[in-house]
Amino acid sequence: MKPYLLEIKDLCLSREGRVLLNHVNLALKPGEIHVLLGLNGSGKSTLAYTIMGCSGYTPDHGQILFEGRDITGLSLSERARLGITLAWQEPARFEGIPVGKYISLGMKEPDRQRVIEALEAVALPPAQYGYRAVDKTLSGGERKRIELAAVYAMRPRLAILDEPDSGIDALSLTDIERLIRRMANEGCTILLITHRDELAEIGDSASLMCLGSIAFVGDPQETRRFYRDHCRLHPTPPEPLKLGLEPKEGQS
Ligand SMILES: Nc1ncnc2c1ncn2[C@@H]1O[C@H](COP(=O)(O)OP(=O)(O)OP(=O)(O)O)[C@@H](O)[C@H]1O
Repeated sequence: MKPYLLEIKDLCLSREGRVLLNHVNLALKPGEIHVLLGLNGSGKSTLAYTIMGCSGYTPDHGQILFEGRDITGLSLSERARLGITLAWQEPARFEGIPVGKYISLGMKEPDRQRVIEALEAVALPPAQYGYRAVDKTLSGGERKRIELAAVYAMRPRLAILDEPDSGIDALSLTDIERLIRRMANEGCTILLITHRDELAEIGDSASLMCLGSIAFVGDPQETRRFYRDHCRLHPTPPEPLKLGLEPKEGQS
């Protein structure tokens, strides 16, 4: 049996008197794509920041193991050096620098060919985008793709992708799926965070987060079914607007 790359053991975290992570357990094998589903506010990003070691996300209890080593006390940069990376929910920062340069920032050695491959992997023509500035003229979807290209170029051992699908249209989702599979085939382990249950199908395994706890772990289809059956995906629509068009009494 393969040892786990990442093991989260009984992780608890509270902020301002609120329990955000409640005895979370999760284990990912090397090269596995694990999809973490959950509604808005269920604690998915909090878990991502805690695994990454972001400031202010020190757990109150529990352990994070990476290749069997306890990394709970390591800083964000120490974890990054081990090959853990987080693609932020907010797209590319570092305003103003060329896209190609932004993508090469996280690479151990600058590699122009890898930058080109990364842009192609997210379906952004390198000749068109490589020298464009990372700034407000890029659309939200383009910025998101650039963030993913940067993660791909980095060749992390563990990539935490927090809502890579947000701001991406359904057609482009296929590009994202292809990229995630490609990363896994190249040996990267992926924790894919999303609230879109159709994305669960990319995973080798999946889990459902609910109110800071892992409520279900299983194969992607089972987890997806559980999510649909137990989480309210479509809140009750508001009362239809009264436009004065209702038939008056006596009219049919
Ligand atoms: N620093 C904080 N202090 C207090 N509450 C917080 C803090 N950070 C997050 N929360 C709360 O914790 C809960 C979980 O937030 P989190 O961002 O982890 O959810 P999420 O599942 O990633 O949601 P989304 O899908 O909307 O991104 C939310 O109710 C949020 O308001």
